[in-house]
Amino acid sequence: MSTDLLRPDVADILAAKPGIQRVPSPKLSLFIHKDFLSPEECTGVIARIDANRRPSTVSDYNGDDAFRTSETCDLDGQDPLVIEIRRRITALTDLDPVYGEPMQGQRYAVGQEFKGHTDYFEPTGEDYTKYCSVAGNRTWTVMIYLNEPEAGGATRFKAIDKIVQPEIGKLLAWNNRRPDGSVNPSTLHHGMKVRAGVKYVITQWFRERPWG
Ligand SMILES: O=C(O)CCC(=O)C(=O)O
Ligand SMILES: [Fe+2]
Repeated sequence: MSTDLLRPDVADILAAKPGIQRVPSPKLSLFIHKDFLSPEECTGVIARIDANRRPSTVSDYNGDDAFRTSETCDLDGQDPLVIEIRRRITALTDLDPVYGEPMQGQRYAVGQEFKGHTDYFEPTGEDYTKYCSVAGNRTWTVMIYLNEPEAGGATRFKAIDKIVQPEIGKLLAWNNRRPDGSVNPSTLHHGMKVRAGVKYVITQWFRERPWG
């Protein structure tokens, strides 16, 4: 038996936390926590993203060059602000930090988006071994909106008909797996086009096995 199965269920832990709201759906475990980060913390991360961004990439390229048009920043794991945010995320979820990927920031200018996708790697996809041979697939996604673009930029979960609006410091967390451990296609989500302003988020993914 994997020791993973002996850990308390992250969804139960999240559901019991003050400030957490569960999005009602039998199809996936999705949670929202407003004001998880302060506006000052968000401003600090935005400055780091602006200072160090590169074009975002995708796995299992599907021929659509406009599939993910944003920019990505690999946040510095030694930076005290990044360390503090990671500590708070792992305290909220009780996920072990050793399972965490390096934290990233994403930036979307007007017209940029991340079309409908899932965060797990397709177990049958050509990139699975490349991305998952060491740490395994992604388990939980934690995402935090750092600002509110003037228009657009919501995150749409099509399978459950839910649209989440960006708000400063608002955290989203969802389980990419079903209770039996298989990947959950109902986690399909779309970072919709920013129509005015700029959008910034943090993404923190967790894996089945230790990252490093
Ligand atoms: O920006 C968003 O709303 C979604 C981002 C996302 O899905 C991702 O980075 O995997
Ligand atoms: Fe995603």
